[in-house]
Amino acid sequence: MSTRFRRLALIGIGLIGSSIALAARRQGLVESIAISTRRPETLEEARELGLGDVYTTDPAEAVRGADLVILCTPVGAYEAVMEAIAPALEPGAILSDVGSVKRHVVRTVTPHVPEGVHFVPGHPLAGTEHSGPSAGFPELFVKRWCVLTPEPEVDRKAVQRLVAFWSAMGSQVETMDADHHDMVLAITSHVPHLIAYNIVGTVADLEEDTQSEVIKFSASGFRDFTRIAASDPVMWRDVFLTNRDAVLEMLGRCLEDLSVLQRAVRVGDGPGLEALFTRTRAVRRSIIDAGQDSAAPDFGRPHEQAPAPQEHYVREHGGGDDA
Ligand SMILES: NC(=O)c1ccc[n+]([C@@H]2O[C@H](COP(=O)([O-])OP(=O)(O)OC[C@H]3O[C@@H](n4cnc5c(N)ncnc54)[C@H](O)[C@@H]3O)[C@@H](O)[C@H]2O)c1
Ligand SMILES: O=C(O)C(=O)C[C@]1(C(=O)O)C=C[C@@H](O)C=C1
Repeated sequence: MSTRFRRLALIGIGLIGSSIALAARRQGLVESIAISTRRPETLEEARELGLGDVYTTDPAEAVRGADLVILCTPVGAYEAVMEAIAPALEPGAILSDVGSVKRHVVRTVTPHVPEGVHFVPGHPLAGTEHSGPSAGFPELFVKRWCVLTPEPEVDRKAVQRLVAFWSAMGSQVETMDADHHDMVLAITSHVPHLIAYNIVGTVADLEEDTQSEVIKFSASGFRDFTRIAASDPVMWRDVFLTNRDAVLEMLGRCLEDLSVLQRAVRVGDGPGLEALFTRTRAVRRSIIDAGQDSAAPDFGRPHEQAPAPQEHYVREHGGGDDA
């Protein structure tokens, strides 16, 4: 099985698309990269950064001749993108994506997938609060999970090729059902973002209402929330519009638990508060021990902060031309 692709087409070239371009190139996983994005200015930025070989605002042109196509736009753009590219997809090509929600993606994309094209949805659990082509860096996926959610009938060889592709970029890959993905990510990623957007919004309103200087004197706990709340507004709008049920279910659980905490504070339940905080500290420690904390709060300057290039991943996971 070859892990090298002849032509990779990236539709959308922001943080995730540009990181894939840089990582795939560095690991020798692709012969050429075609990049398509909607706005000519973004395309020009990608060209200046040297992210690809072919640049076009026409997504159909980008996917022509591509044996791997990855949608890297906000999820809300998928329908329009699929309408544009479906007639130009090559038989035998693998079509994938990086969207943060998966059931909606399966529902939206599948009806457009031509016979003979293998659709393997994906989601790298790696990111930062930055966006655009210059935000990417090749180490983004190293030691991070990448979840694939192929439907049961999808060709296993195509799934394996995509597993090899992400592994070669440093990811640990797991396949799971799209609904399960959405439920897990609702609580580990989507609701935390909603809470961050909420707390930062509340503080901003408070400052406006009271003319006080709460933001100026904000301690580092609040600053950590502002990093998350600086994440791309369009991307996150689409996440909440397309994973509504799972987010509402998990948010309900959080609100119940928050009421319990509210009561503990009101009645001065010291042991109760201490017991919870002891448990949550242990969670943080177990995440760090498992090596899943590479996106530290200051990941904003990736080239200074990120780990060194991981050439050994190619050797370990089988990158390069082994056709
Ligand atoms: N940012 C993260 O932390 C993160 C992590 C994992 C997955 N994701 C997912 O990856 C995808 C991209 O996120 P990102 O962070 O790279 O966003 P980004 O804003 O950095 O980049 C999005 C790109 O898509 C382009 N685009 C938008 N609409 C388009 C359209 N209609 N046609 C063509 N191009 C279009 C934009 O111009 C931009 O180049 C999203 O679906 C998101 O859910 C994001
Ligand atoms: O580190 C961050 O900035 C992120 O928010 C990354 C993060 C996450 O919630 O962990 C955000 C959205 C994705 O779909 C995957 C990863």
